[in-house]
Amino acid sequence: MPSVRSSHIDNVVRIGSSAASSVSGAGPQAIFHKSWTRCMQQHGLDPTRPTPTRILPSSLVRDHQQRMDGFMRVARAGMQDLYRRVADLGYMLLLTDADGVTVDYIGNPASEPQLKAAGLYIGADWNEAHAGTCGVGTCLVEQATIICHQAEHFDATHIGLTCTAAPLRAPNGQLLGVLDVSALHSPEARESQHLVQHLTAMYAQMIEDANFLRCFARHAVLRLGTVPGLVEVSGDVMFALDDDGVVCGANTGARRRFGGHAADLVGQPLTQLLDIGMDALRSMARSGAPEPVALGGPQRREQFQGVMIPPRGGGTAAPGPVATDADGREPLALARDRRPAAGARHDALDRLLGDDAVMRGLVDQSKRLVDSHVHLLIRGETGAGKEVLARALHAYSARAAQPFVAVNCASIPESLIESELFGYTPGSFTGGKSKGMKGLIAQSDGGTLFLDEIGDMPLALQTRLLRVLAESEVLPLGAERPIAVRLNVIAATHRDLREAIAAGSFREDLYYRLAGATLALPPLRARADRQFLIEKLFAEEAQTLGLDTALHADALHSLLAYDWPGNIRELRNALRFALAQAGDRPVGVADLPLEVSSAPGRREAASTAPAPTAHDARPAAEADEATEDIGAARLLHALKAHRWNIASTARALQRCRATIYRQMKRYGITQPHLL
Ligand SMILES: Nc1ncnc2c1ncn2[C@@H]1O[C@H](COP(=O)(O)OP(=O)(O)OP(=O)(O)O)[C@@H](O)[C@H]1O
Repeated sequence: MPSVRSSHIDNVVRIGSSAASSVSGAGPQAIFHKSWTRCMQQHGLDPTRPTPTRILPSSLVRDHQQRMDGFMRVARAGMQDLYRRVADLGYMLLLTDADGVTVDYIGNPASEPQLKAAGLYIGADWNEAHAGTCGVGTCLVEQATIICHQAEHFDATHIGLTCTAAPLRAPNGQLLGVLDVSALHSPEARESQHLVQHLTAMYAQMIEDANFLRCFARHAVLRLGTVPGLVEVSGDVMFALDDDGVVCGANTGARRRFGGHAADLVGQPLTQLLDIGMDALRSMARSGAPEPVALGGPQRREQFQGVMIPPRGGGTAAPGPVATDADGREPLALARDRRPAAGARHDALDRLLGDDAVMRGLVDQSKRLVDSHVHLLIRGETGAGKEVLARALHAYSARAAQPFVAVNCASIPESLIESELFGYTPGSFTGGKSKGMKGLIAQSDGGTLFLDEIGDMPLALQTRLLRVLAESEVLPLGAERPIAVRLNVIAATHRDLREAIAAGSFREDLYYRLAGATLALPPLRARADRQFLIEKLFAEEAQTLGLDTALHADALHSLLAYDWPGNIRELRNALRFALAQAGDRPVGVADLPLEVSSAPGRREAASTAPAPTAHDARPAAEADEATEDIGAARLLHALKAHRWNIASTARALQRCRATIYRQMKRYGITQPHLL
C-alpha cells in the first residue's frame, strides 16, 4: 500500500503537470490546484523531492524586520491577544512580510524544536516560489484569507500542518504581509478550521485598523459601524480627516464599501461620500459620542453609528472651547484641543538624550533655533534618529499644534513627487483625482514640512522647491495663481550634500537655503549615553510585548561594546529580537543577534561598560541597586508588580514618589491607561 506521502506526491504530480488552463473555478480545491500548477510550471518545484522550509540567517531577517518597524509593534499586540485565545488548542502564530519571510512568531516554547523543524519559526521563508503551496505563500498570491489544510500543501514535508492565513494591508491598500495561524496536528476534516479562519480574519482586520490609527494619529478619524454601542471598538469603516473634513486616509473596510482604491477616496470631502454635513462632523468631534450616520444614495441607504476619534496628543475627551482659524472657520481637528500638553512640549527634545555632551549641545542649539524661522538641515547616519529629532523639534516649537507633514523624497516615485508636493487642480493630469489635491507643501502651512532624504530629490524638483522657499508660495499643477504658504522646513539626509553638489546632483543654492543651520546627529557608537538609550528602548520594547523582564549585565556589556552601523534603529531591532528569543526569561547575551554578541568590543566602549564582576550573574537592574538610578527594567517591573500605584512602588524601591515620576519620564515609561 503506498504511503500517505507517496500518494500525495503522485496526486500533486498528476494535477500540477496538467495544463494550467484545465484548472478552473474559485473554490478551495481550484485555488490549490492552480497553486500546484504554478509551483511546478512557474517556480520549477519538484514534488518528488520534498524539502524543509528555507530559513534565512538572522542578519537577513533583521533587514526584513527593519522594513516593517512600526507595523510590527502593532501586529505584535494583536498577535499576543489572538495567541491567548488559540494557544490551548495547539496553534501558533506567524507574521510574515509581503515576501513571505517570517518576521515574528509566537508559539509554545515547549514545542519549539518541533515548530522549528516544521519551519514555523522566525526567518522561515514561506513564499510559494520556495515553499510551494502553503497558507502564507498562497494567501500572498490570492490576497484573501485562506485555509491550507494538510494535503493541500504542495510539499510532502508539510502535509501534517494546518495553516490559516489572512493578508495585512497598509492604509494605502498595499500588501504588507500575512498573519498566519498554524498547528502541527489537527483533525482531518477541513471544516474543523472554520472558526480559526474567522478569528484570523478578524484579528487581521484589528491589526490593520490599529495600524491605520497609528499612521493617522495626528488626524481626526471617523469610525463607522453597524452594531450600536460597539462602534468605538469595532466599527469597520474608518476615514482619517484633515481640518476641512477632507479624506486623508481610508481603511480596508472603507475601501471595500466604497468599492475603490485608497487613492480614489483620498482628497474627497467626506461630506460628498456620506450623507453628513460639516456641522454634524464638528458636533461629533466635540461630543466624542456615537451618532447616527447614513451611507449610500437615495435608493439604498444604510444606517451606521459614527464616532469621531480625536488626534492623538489632543488633550482630554471633555468638550473644550472651539478654536476658529483666521477665516472664522471652525477647523475639525481643533474642535478638541490638540495642542500637546505644555509639559510634553517642553520635554520633547530633552527626552531624546541621556548624559552626552554632544547631544546636549545639539539639543540646546536646536531649542534656540526652532522658532527662529531658519530652515534646518539634520545630518546623520541611517537610523540615527533624524526623523525622531525632526518630530521632537516640531513638538517643542511654538507651531506644535499645526501640522507636521513628512515627505520621504526617496520613496515617492519620481513621476508622483511633483503632484504630491505641489498639488494639482481638477483635471490637470490624467490619473489625478477629479477634485484636484492640496499638495503636501500647502498642507504644512504654518506647521513643519519635513523633507527626509532630501539628497534624493530629482534636480528638476530642486529648482521648483527653491522657488517655493524664495517666494513662500506654491503653484499647484494646472493652477494659474500661486497659494501663499508659511513654510518651516526641516530637511534630513544621510548623504554628504557637498559631495552631491560637487557631483552636480544637488543644487548649491538650494543647499544654502535649506541649511540655515545644520544639526549633526552623532552616530550611536559615538554617544556616551548609549546605556540610557539601551535601557529606555529595552523598557519600551518590553512594555510593548507585555513582558516583565530584565536585561542581564552580560547582555548590556555586549550592547555597549557593539558598533551599531544601523544606529538606534538597529538597536531597537536587536532588543526586539532578543526579547522574542528570551520570552519571559531575563535577556542574556545568548539572546542577542549573533553579530552583536560576537562582535569584538571596542576599546573605549569596553571602558564605559560595567566591569565583568560577580554582578554579571545578576540582572543589570539589580546591579543598579546602590546607585541613584533605578534602571528602566527594574522600575517597569516594580510598577507592574504594584499595579502602577506610584506610592507603593516608591515604598518598595525606597525612593520618594517624585523620583519615581522623574525616572518614569526619563525612561519614557507611561502608565498604560495614559497611553
Ligand atoms: N532618541 C530616541 N529614542 C528612542 N528611539 C529612537 C530615538 N532616536 C531614534 N529612535 C528609533 O530609531 C529608529 C530610527 O529612527 P529614525 O527613523 O528617526 O532614524 P533616521 O535617521 O530618520 O533613519 P533614516 O536615515 O533611515 O531615515 C526608530 O525606530 C526610532 O523610534
